[in-house]
Amino acid sequence: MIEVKGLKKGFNGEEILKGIDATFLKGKTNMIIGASGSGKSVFLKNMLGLFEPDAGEIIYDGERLGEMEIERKSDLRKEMGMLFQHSALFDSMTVEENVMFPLRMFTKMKKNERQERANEILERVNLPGLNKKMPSEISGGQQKRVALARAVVNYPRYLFCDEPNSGLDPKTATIIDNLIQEITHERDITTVIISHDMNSVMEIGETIVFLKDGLIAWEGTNKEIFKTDNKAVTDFVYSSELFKKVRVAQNEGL
Ligand SMILES: Nc1ncnc2c1ncn2[C@@H]1O[C@H](COP(=O)(O)OP(=O)(O)OP(=O)(O)O)[C@@H](O)[C@H]1O
Repeated sequence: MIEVKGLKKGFNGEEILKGIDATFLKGKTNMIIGASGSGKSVFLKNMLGLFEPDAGEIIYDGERLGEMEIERKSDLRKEMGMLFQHSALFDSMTVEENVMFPLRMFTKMKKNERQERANEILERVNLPGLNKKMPSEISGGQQKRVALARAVVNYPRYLFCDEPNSGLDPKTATIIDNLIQEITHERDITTVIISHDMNSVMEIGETIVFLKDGLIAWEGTNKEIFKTDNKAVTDFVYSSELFKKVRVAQNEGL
């Protein structure tokens, strides 16, 4: 579990996060949503320790990030998996080498053990047989699976995903969402996902915080988000023509 209490962060006198309180649960896909520029990435960077908060605290399973010794912080980094917007695979490494990379960096595993683990994870994301391919030789959806495999190969306790679906077609996006959710459940990971994709919110938003004007304007689940009358949320959700139609259909009892 990750708890965030009273988090504030600003730049050049402008306050971006104005006192965020949120809890991200273990074994769940926890989503942070909000309009472009609402501060989602700044929020995530504070959680990752890449930004120093102006006030407030980030607590990892009872341990305050701000009070951790350097060594503990570097151990915590080994417990984190990250999946970013652009898959950011290393172009000059094969699929297998990409997936083995965190094991080489963060563990003392021998090469054959690393290979065995990489194979296990590549099978888990349904990508067996591509180990020796280069990233440029596989599709965008396959690259995203490799990036997910690399993010979870070290069995992280925490998984952070920033727009994991950007650039994918809706079907492939759903497959990636479902994989993230399944792995989160299987390995009891505290997963935090930034997204503005309403399909993802609907599919895997087990807990959702909605960020607006530097504060959490609403929180709930994917079951609740379509029922709320909170104007900020409805403006966000129904900015999509598709979801407008869904709401009309719901109101008409279809
Ligand atoms: N390092 C920085 N220095 C100064 N201002 C920053 C910095 N990082 C972010 N900001 C500002 O913080 C605000 C929020 O940005 P952020 O990237 O967190 O938004 P976001 O919700 O993630 O947007 P998007 O969905 O478009 O990625 C923006 O006004 C941005 O310019």
